Amino acid sequence: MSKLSQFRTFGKKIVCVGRNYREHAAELGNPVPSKPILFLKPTSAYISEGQAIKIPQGCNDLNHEVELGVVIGSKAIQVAPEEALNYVGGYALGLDMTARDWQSEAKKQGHPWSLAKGFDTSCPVSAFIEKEKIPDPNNIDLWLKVNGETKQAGNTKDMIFSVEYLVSYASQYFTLEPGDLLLTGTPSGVSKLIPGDIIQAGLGNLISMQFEVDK
Ligand SMILES: O=C(O)/C=C/C(=O)CC(=O)C(=O)O
Ligand SMILES: [Mg+2]
Repeated sequence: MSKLSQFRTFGKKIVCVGRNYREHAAELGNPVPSKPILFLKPTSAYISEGQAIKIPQGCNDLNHEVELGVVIGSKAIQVAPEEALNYVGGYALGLDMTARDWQSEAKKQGHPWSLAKGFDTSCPVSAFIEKEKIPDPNNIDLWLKVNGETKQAGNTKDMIFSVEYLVSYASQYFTLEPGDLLLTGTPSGVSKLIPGDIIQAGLGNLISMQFEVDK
């Protein structure tokens, strides 16, 4: 299967989880949540390797957030945590690109994060990863480098809410459909990007990907 057709197997809605790692919540001065914080990105946010990340016009603080992506394999409506992994079809590595200045302003005003999180190119993703390749999604290393310098290095064992819990929780409110992507939150180390930066990110030694920030 080509990279493109693999990519198309999960081109549907993007459900994102925020503040799912204590250290990331702390680095942005946020309290640890008592339940998952969910937000959505539109499908127009997807890009795959070979496409550039665009800094949206007027954004002065574009940040990277490396995240484990869970690809839904079958329709999930109000599933229990114990059943949730049965609805997972595979995984992907994703970047939750964030216009941090816009998000900070939206937070101050009590406005939604849609522009800060959902602009075009705000969801770079890897190729599809078969489910069997990640036997325990709650214990896998995540890393991200900018121009060769490590910025983020975490492990999903430090997530506040597990993959099972997140799939179950999201399915209480949104019907999860085959091809949907659930981004599970980012570890600490987010930082500002500038035009021409090269981002490399990976899941342990399993998969890596590279994206350039448009010049
Ligand atoms: O509340 C904030 O200041 C920022 C939260 C996020 O951007 C949440 C995430 O997307 C995440 O934790 O991955
Ligand atoms: Mg995020």
